Amino acid sequence: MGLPEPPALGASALPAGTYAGRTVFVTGGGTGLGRAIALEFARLGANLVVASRKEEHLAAARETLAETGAKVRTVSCDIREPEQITAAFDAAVESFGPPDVLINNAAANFPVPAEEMSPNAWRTVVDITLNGTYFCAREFARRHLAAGTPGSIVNIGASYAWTGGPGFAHSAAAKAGVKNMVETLAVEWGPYGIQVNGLVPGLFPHEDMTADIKGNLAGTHDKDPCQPAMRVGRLRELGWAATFLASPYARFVSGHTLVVDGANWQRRGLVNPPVVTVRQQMGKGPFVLP
Ligand SMILES: CCCCC/C=C/C(=O)SCCNC(=O)CCNC(=O)[C@H](O)C(C)(C)COP(=O)(O)OP(=O)(O)OC[C@H]1O[C@@H](n2cnc3c(N)ncnc32)[C@H](O)[C@@H]1OP(=O)(O)O
Ligand SMILES: NC(=O)C1=CN([C@@H]2O[C@H](COP(=O)(O)OP(=O)(O)OC[C@H]3O[C@@H](n4cnc5c(N)ncnc54)[C@H](OP(=O)(O)O)[C@@H]3O)[C@@H](O)[C@H]2O)C=CC1
Repeated sequence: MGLPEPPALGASALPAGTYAGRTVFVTGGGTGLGRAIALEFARLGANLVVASRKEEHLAAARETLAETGAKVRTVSCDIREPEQITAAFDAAVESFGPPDVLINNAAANFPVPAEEMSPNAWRTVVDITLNGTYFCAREFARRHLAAGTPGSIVNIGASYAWTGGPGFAHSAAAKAGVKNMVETLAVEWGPYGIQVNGLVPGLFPHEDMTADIKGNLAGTHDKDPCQPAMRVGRLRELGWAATFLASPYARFVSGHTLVVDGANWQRRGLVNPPVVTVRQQMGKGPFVLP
């Protein structure tokens, strides 16, 4: 049986218009989970700003969000570059005024055995996932602190922040940093009215997933007997969690990371299946020095 299916797409736990007149800035909001999150804010009346590198992804955001009638601004931005983030926030202000909510969703990832990872591969993933997340939070907070206005930040994480992630050493380390940052920034910026939380998706397959990550999930499917929930996540479930965390109804929730994964990361057994090395999982032979 597993955990029941959620209400249909289009339903909402929050009152209609909860975000009317509010602006939500979503990094990586043109694909996958970021787009699903942006969509739920749009349904609740928010103006959306979507920032990422590729025009095709920004176009997808405009197309999806336009269907809700929301006002949308897309901005080309590489979150590794602080000056591009400043310019993206300037563009947001020009269109709608200062963003009230920041969804730090953009990240980078690919599976690779740690011993094979190049220094630049490590740097690239950490730079986008950890440094980029901090740079966006910093830009958002400095503007609010200077103006004396409240705001809400939601950082998207991953459960291997707690457990480690074999095959994903770069991303797991970066996400551990992201989770830790939530706890620090919530305390530093709470006195100024800025709420900082984390949101961790479990398994949420989607059509925009990169081929190598999809390949890693080859054994999963809609009704997944390997998950305690006996199913994977539905994108709207993550969107609803994000809209709650950033809403007036969660103002006293700060410094918290909410895991939306049907308890998958808690799964433990006294006896585990045989170890399959990351190299074996990826069909690679023994490591040899180049
Ligand atoms: C299964 C559970 C997963 C749970 C958590 C899930 C997390 C996510 O899904 S995060 C979102 C995933 N989506 C993306 O990563 C989309 C954005 N990704 C990208 O743009 C690229 O994949 C990027 C991360 C590589 C960044 O692009 P770019 O800045 O253009 O970087 P380069 O192409 O120049 O590569 C830099 C460096 O990394 C090496 N590299 C790239 N891909 C791989 C790979 N598949 N395996 C090993 N190494 C890779 C590349 O070779 C470069 O290193 P050097 O050659 O040493 O210069
Ligand atoms: N899908 C899942 O099951 C899980 C996802 N997550 C997390 O959820 C979030 C979204 O993942 P998902 O939707 O699956 O991934 P996607 O690959 O679909 O999305 C990643 C987004 O980040 C943007 N991005 C990447 N690099 C940069 C950059 N340097 N500057 C600006 N934007 C960038 C991309 O846009 P562009 O290419 O246009 O720059 C893209 O829209 C991530 O934080 C991920 O770690 C965590 C656990 C599981």
